[in-house]
Amino acid sequence: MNQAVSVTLLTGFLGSGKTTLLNYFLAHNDDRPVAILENEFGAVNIDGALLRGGDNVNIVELSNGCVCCSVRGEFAAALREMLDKRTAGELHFERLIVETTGLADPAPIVQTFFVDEHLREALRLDAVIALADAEHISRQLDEHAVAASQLGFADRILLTKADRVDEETKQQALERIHRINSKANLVAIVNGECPADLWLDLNAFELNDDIKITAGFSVIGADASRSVGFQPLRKTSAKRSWDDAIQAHVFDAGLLDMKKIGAFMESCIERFGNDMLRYKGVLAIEGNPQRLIVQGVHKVVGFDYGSAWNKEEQRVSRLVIIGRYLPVEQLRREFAATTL
Ligand SMILES: Nc1nc2c(ncn2[C@@H]2O[C@H](COP(=O)(O)OP(=O)(O)OP(=O)(O)O)[C@@H](O)[C@H]2O)c(=O)[nH]1
Repeated sequence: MNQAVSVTLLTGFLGSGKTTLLNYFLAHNDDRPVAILENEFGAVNIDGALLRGGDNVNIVELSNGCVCCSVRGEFAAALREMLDKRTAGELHFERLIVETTGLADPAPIVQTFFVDEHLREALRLDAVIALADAEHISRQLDEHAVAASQLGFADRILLTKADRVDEETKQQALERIHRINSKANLVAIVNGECPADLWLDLNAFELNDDIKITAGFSVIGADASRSVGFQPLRKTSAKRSWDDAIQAHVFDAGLLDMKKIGAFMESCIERFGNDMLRYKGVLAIEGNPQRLIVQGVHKVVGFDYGSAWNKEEQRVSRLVIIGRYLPVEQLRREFAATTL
């Protein structure tokens, strides 16, 4: 007899650290088989490629739109298919983690788990976890209504990248988050290092009368050693904003020249970084056996070497930029010119 599968919904604005948290979890998850449903805004799924696999890990990808709107029907269908495969013994998982796109409004996604009878019986939504990037959350809240929606919907909020900001910025971010959601506990984490019991199996959707609104709030350091508590401000200054200009752009090419792609990325970020909400690339560099991974949020960018290419594999490069008001055709030409 199958028990209902526990589902955790992972939300948080673009680049807030969802994949990083998942990778930390996967690296430390040794026993229970887990399925991860990845939703990507663009037509291609790069997050799936960035996730560590493993014996007990099943990664299912749902691309080309956001589950909260355009592919909501597909989302329910993907869940049903996963459950059917589980029943048939083709897919083994005891827990499901759904990583939504950074632009997803969690509200309609959550509804999916409650309106569909089959899903309601087979799945048990455990909690909505929102990640907030300490460095960028204030600006994201100024500019994107959905960022507030994600925080507002969360049962627990993980404040990420505190290592990138000073104490004052961190406190301001915490105060603002708390104004939006005074119900969720806050956990400060760095590089995804968060014990699983701080964000899994919270039973947040259990029907009970336990609605705690914290008077001030406390931040649990993931290492449990840095607890602070203080009173929040009373007034809110949240601004109205629209996301319509945001779009995902995919740039494809073959082998790239290291110097040329380096110069392209630098100049692209310098000119358009403010409008590049999130960008990720898996690049093939001439003369290098490993993939070059590039990831960025606005003007903060990181490069890293990923796994090696297989001998039989065709080496191709792909860059996805989610941004607004970008001169896409010009960028396409410039990107193409970085090939050999
Ligand atoms: N310095 C620092 N960097 C971090 C931290 N957490 C994540 N990052 C980096 O931030 C970037 C974005 O992190 P991801 O985990 O890809 O974010 P995401 O929420 O999955 O992004 P999307 O899928 O685009 O929404 C990566 O380059 C991470 O290495 C942190 O706590 N500190």
